[in-house]
Amino acid sequence: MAYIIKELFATLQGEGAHAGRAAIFCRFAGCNLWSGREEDRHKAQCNFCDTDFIGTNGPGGGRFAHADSLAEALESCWRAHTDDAAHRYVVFTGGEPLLQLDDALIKATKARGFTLAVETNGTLPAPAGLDWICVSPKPGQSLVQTHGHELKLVYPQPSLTPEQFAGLAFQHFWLQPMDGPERIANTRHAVQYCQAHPQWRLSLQTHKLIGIA
Ligand SMILES: C[S@@+](CC[C@H](N)C(=O)[O-])C[C@H]1O[C@@H](n2cnc3c(N)ncnc32)[C@H](O)[C@@H]1O
Ligand SMILES: Nc1nc2[nH]cc(C(=O)O)c2c(=O)[nH]1
Ligand code: SF4
Ligand SMILES: [Mg+2]
Repeated sequence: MAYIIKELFATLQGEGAHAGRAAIFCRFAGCNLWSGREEDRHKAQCNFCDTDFIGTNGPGGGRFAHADSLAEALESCWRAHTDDAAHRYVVFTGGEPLLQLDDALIKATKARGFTLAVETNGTLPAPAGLDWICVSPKPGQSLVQTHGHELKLVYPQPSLTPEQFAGLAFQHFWLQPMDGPERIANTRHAVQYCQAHPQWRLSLQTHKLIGIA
């Protein structure tokens, strides 16, 4: 199957338990919870998204006809920065990556030595073979992917409380302040919540703090 990729770039993972880790970000186009068009945001199921995931016009973006051609592009993006093949790391994100990420791409990227991570809204089941699953629940959706490595709740969301997720099978529980006009107040409230409920830790979007992608 073909893969529609918005952008593909080298950076550091900015969020969660792997913040600071060198990674290739593979951003799939399209999402099941928002069209991506600003005029639709008010009626979207997820309306606080900070990401442009429409089309294929980002750096390294395009339509890849085969898993191996995409895996090759990921490898060459990694090699443009380092010869270190032992630490190859790719983060599949979007948009919603689980609309497109399939066994063939998992196999092709693993064959090139990558460790595989995914950022998902949890509405679709993750395929087998991923090394790191980050689930970030969204309002009004039944959570399908109820286990993984980290649960990253954008905070606050009136209809989604941390208590709803605290008993699920994840290794790490993060509150990530919602970016937008209320970011500073949201951060203060997230800090207060983490202090009162130490199961939860604060995830900052560190790439935004230092001005990288
Ligand atoms: C753009 S999403 C793509 C992956 C997937 N669709 C998801 O929602 O998890 C990547 C991460 O950014 C988070 N995110 C999106 N908009 C945000 C915002 N305004 N403030 C903080 N985090 C945000 C999401 O919750 C998710 O953890
Ligand atoms: N540096 C960096 N780290 C990230 N972690 C999750 C991101 C995402 O958009 O999925 C993201 C992103 O867009 N950039
Ligand atoms: S589910 Fe993820 S990609 Fe889709 S609109 Fe929400 S934050 Fe953005
Ligand atoms: Mg992002």
